[in-house]
Amino acid sequence: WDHVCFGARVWVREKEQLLPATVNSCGDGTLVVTTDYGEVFYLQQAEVTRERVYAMHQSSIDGVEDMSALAELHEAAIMHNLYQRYQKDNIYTNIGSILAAVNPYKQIPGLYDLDRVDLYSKHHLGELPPHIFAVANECYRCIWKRHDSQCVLISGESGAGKTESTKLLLQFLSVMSQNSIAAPQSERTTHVEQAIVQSSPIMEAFGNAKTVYNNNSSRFGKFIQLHFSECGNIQGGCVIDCILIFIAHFSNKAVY
Ligand SMILES: Nc1ncnc2c1ncn2[C@@H]1O[C@H](COP(=O)(O)OP(=O)(O)OP(=O)(O)O)[C@@H](O)[C@H]1O
Repeated sequence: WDHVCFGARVWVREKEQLLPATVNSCGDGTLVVTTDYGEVFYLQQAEVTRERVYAMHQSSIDGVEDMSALAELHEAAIMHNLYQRYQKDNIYTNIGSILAAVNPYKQIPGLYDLDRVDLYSKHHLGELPPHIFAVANECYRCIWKRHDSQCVLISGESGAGKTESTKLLLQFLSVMSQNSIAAPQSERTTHVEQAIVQSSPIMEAFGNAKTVYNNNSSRFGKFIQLHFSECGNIQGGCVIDCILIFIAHFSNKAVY
């Protein structure tokens, strides 16, 4: 009881789930808490154990850019952190060297502008807020830093934004490729980069379908390979389709 006071941010355990909540009042032997999802709980003093209600750590209250810095490592803290950031249009969050992206289902002004490409190309991973361009830049730089091929694995459920993320990676790498060419801007050709970026809508025309999860759902996975020259420009690439995603219709439900 002593660990909760008016206005405190707390975790409330309800049916094996932890819910982020705020203490509304704690007088007269009754604790009133409202969860972030609008539920109100009236708890008698005897019920308020440290197991049922406990104070939220400052890192969960403020939110963190890298979830490896979260003091509370449970699913609710992770979801809460992602949600808090998502509400502020910060759709990207690091988990160490992994990037979590929450699909905003809207255009966030300026998020993928050319000046963002430029900014992220000039900074190391971790120096700027989490972003798909930071991953793309790290990948590009590591080809030379580690003298080895690099790979980005994008995974997530249908509609999570994998295809869009892939296109953003290609867009970034295409700009880096162009900038690496020593020739003056007017003499540079963009054939390979353009072909790779423009191959996406063609692949989508063949292999996408509308499903209950996504209006533009890819029906096969893609393995995209890019070949870079020693000086950093894309010389070629290929797209290999893999994992056919099977969809069968039973009445009006889609089953995967
Ligand atoms: N970063 C983003 N910004 C804005 N909108 C996005 C972003 N990522 C995804 N979307 C939106 O979400 C839709 C679904 O995303 P996408 O097709 O990339 O999902 P997916 O994970 O590839 O799904 P599937 O596995 O079904 O192919 C896109 O058509 C786009 O409207």
